[in-house]
Amino acid sequence: MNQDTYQFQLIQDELIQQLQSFSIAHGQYPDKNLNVVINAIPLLPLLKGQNIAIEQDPNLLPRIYWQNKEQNKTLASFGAIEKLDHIPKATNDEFYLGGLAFQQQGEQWQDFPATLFIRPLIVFQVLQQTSQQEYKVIFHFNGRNSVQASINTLKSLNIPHPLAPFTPQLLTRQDTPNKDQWADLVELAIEYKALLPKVVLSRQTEVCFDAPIDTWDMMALWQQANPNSFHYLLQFSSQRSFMSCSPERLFLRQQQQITTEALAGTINRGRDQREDELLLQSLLNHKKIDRENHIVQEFIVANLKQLKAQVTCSPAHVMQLQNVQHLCVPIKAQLTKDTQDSHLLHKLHPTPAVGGIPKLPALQFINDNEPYNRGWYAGAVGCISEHESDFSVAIRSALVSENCIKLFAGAGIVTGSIAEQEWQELDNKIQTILTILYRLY
Ligand SMILES: C=C(O[C@H]1C=CC=C(C(=O)O)[C@@H]1O)C(=O)O
Ligand SMILES: [Mg+2]
Repeated sequence: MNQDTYQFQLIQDELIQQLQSFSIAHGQYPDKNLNVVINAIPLLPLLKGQNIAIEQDPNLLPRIYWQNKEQNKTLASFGAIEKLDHIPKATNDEFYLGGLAFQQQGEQWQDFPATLFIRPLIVFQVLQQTSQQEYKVIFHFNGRNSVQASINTLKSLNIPHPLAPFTPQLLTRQDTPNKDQWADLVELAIEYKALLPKVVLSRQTEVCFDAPIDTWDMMALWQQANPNSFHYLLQFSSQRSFMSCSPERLFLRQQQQITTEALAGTINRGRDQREDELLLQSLLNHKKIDRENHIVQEFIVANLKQLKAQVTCSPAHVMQLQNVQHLCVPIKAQLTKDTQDSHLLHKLHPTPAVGGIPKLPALQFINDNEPYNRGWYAGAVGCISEHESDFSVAIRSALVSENCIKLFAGAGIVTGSIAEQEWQELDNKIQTILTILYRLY
């Protein structure tokens, strides 16, 4: 037995003992969680380690990885004790992970319905993000799931599996819409500009390879190339996974305090520092980009005010990512006591950073004219607990199944948009992940 296997089995044994003592104190069906502090365990390798185990024990599904933008919350979860088709309100030690599709109408993606939240069975979470040395394991109980079932699932966990470079060879690429269809779509949106001052149009780029894709390896590489973003991966069945490295926050709620942002307006990165600085300045002083962003800011502020929140905006700044930079206006709000996450999600999602304005006609335009189904791309993905909830806008995202990956990118169309430039913007937005998939690094 090698050292890693030995270490992992020690952790497993310790956790089983703790679960057994917990059931002596609280019965076979506890109604509160068990928290255990353990030594560091690498989360993506732990998730990857279950690739084979899920075939034998489907209770290990869903597998979810979640890291917030500040990287002070990182977790891996296995299994579910509840699956909900509505937005939950958490009390006590309840915790939910999940999300909403881009919009409720239209055909749904398999495994990714209009709304899906789960309360996980087992969560491994980094405890002290600064040192990365201590982790905690949370076993969730709701009075209906047994300690024995948690022990069984824990026993079926395999040891963490080392991450590997991305090796599959690219076979095909297909853009939907293609470049000509895109030009027609943008032209149509511009014809409608009196009715639709802004609509975000998007594209699906499917790339297929000669071998199956390991999503955990892919997440590790994408995450590395794209820090300062959310990183998440949700797998509800062994057939497909949805993943994202999104720079955009829908909202963070801490008690009744909200942190959000208007993130829209894009320019590429410069080849050197001087060009980068010039591009950054032009992002801050560009009429069309300001229009794109301002519509989002106005929408968020107006909708928070409808919930009777007190809202303040900070001056715009530039968010720099590996291949693009965005205009960002930070927004804070104080909510009334009775505002719930479901109210926030219904009011804010989808913002005109991914939908448009006015909201419903823009969504209708997208539904009627985009030649593919967005599903969870541009949806809202996050976690809910009593005192804190955090949601990301699921852009810079991908749907992975077997040998193929669907990548998504959108661009806000306003007066002054030019189809050719917006097509280039789509390419820039998927450049980070394409560089990894095409092995150009
Ligand atoms: C819709 C996307 O980006 C949004 C967020 C930032 C900048 C955007 C833009 O400049 O068009 C988009 O509104 C996407 O990446 O798929
Ligand atoms: Mg744009």
